[in-house]
Amino acid sequence: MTERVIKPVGRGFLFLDSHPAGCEQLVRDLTAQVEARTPDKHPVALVIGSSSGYGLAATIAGLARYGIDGVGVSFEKGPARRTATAGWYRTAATAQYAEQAGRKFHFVNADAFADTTKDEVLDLVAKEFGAVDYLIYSVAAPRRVDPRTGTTYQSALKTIGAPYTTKSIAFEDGEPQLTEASLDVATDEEIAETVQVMGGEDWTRWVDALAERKLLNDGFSTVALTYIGSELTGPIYRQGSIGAAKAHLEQTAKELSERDGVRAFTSVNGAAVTQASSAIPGIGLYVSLLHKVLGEKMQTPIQQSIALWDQLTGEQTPDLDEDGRLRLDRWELDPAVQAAVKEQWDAVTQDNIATVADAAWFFAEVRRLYGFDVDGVDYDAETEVDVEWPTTA
Ligand SMILES: NC(=O)c1ccc[n+]([C@@H]2O[C@H](COP(=O)([O-])OP(=O)(O)OC[C@H]3O[C@@H](n4cnc5c(N)ncnc54)[C@H](O)[C@@H]3O)[C@@H](O)[C@H]2O)c1
Repeated sequence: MTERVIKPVGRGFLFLDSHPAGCEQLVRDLTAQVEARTPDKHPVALVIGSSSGYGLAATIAGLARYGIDGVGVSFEKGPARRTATAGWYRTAATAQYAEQAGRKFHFVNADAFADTTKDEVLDLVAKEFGAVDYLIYSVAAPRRVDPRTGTTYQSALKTIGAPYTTKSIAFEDGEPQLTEASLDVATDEEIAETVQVMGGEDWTRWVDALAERKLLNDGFSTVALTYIGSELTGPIYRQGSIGAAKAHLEQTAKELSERDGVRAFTSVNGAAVTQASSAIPGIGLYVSLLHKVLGEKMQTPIQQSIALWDQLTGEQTPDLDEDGRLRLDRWELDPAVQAAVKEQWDAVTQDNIATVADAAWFFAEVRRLYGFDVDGVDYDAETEVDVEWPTTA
């Protein structure tokens, strides 16, 4: 047991330590935002990427609204010389919530891309639940080792066709700085590797593994998260190497849907501040402007995840576009919202960035990813950092 006072130390948007009490409070705040339904039965769900961002929100919304049982998979580091990762602490808090709510939800800390992880998780599913109703795939990873070939693929954040320079946001002593970030053109090899990491191959392998072991319940549905975004971020995201991976993921949904007994979608979610998105040049500035334009109308990951579950369970009619994708991002791509964001994007300078963009909100959101800046937490108090990974008896 080690109690310490934890302060945010790090560079850029990366912090070396996370705050356990802050992470726990954040999970409590998320659960409090979900209004419960009374389902006839408790669906069984697998959530891949359950410790953070959209996967965490989907896990909490599923638990709190529909009383799901199941398994969450993520890849986090436990406490050592530094604290554990924030996702480790958030998982511990989510497990505590699930237990208090009377749900049977297990958490596995392992590489989702590995066949050994799939075996372990599916053994658990077979033993505990017999089969699954839902698979939510919300992984964001910089690399993937294909266990069948041993090849390591690296994902690239590069453009396709021509280089691109974007406005971007950074912070110096907490003060926003308007910067520029230049993105190089991805080679064909780099595009192919990005597709290997963030495209649909591993999602397919999860569905294959479940089907081979006859672990799919009737009406099985699976969703993988995708992003479209604004024309302001288009050259970096949707038309870039990561966009090629998203196109592959969306194609994979179509292929999976053709199988008997599988309903597969991608869900287009809106921009959110997460560990994955804050690493993408330009996205921080874009999100800061979006929040300035939308304020409280910006749909949070938990609000979108409630909508996702309502649409998956049939409580609401699925909001599908002409490509069969679930659209949870309509608020973001509303033409009036985009026009307002573009106007501010063009107008932002070093002198006005603090007022034209919601820079202070964005800075605090990044800190909250690590459990800092959370209301109701005493940051001068010692907090227990040796939190164990949750095990379910
Ligand atoms: N953040 C956004 O603005 C945004 C918008 C739309 C869609 N999305 C999509 O949502 C999905 C999740 O992204 P996020 O922003 O929530 O990311 P995130 O960084 O908050 O979460 C990523 C999750 O993946 C897990 N993970 C990473 N590598 C893993 C591995 N090898 N094995 C098991 N788990 C692993 C992490 O532990 C974490 O739980 C992605 O597909 C992303 O493109 C994000």
